[in-house]
Amino acid sequence: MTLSAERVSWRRGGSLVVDEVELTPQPGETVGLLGPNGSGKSSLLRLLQGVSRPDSGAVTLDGRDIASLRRSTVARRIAAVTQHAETHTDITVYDVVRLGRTPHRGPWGQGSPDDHRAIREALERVGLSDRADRLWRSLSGGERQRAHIARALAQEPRELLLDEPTNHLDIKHQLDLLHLISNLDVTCVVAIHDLNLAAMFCDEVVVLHAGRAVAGGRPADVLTPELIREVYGVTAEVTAHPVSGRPQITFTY
Ligand SMILES: Nc1ncnc2c1ncn2[C@@H]1O[C@H](COP(=O)(O)OP(=O)(O)OP(=O)(O)O)[C@@H](O)[C@H]1O
Repeated sequence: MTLSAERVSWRRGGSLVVDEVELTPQPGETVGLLGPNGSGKSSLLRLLQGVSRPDSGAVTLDGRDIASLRRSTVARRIAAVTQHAETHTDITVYDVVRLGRTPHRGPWGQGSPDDHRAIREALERVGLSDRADRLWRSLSGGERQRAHIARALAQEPRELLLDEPTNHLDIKHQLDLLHLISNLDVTCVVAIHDLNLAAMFCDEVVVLHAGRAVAGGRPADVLTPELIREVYGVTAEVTAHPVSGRPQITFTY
């Protein structure tokens, strides 16, 4: 079992921004959260992370309402990389990634022998091992993004929530990152704008439109020209990739 949204609705500033959304990933699966600007992707991720509560419906972790679980239990299970994750202080990259170990620390804040290994592995996975001792503020935008992802990986979560993680990344790092997360034995929900990347790497996609989940399923079944026109208002052609068979989308304007 894993993390699920069960008919969750949430009002923000008087508007219904998440409207009876159902999201039930299989354990270990990567689910892409798609939809235009303002369609509710980040809001749904906040509910899944348990930092905000839905007005109706429930987010469950292994079948139990996340609202009834201890904050520390949730923190050990779910890691999140949000869109505007910032780190202002003058600390090293290693220390930023070490923050991911906080939920695993003992009652007096002592680290475990696993901490160093988890931090090193996380840095290695995002290709930042050689930046470990650099000051955070000396990193480029893409390197900071990867350091935030390393922090989430160092947490060794079973559920990973990512809000547009490929922002700021060059094409190789976009591909590397999505390949990495889709191969982790972790349930991932990733908000992403690039439909082609979603089609390449996600097991399932859910499309949000004005707060509602209007489609969900395998990318090949969901990402049709009709759906793309209806949701994004653009004309697209969808073909199958000659090798992978996954959908490839081209746009006309
Ligand atoms: N703090 C807030 N107070 C009121 N309304 C908000 C707040 N944050 C977001 N909203 C509104 O909620 C709706 C959904 O926003 P959300 O950020 O979840 O969309 P999104 O799909 O992640 O968008 P984007 O692709 O632009 O990042 C939008 O209409 C937005 O204006």
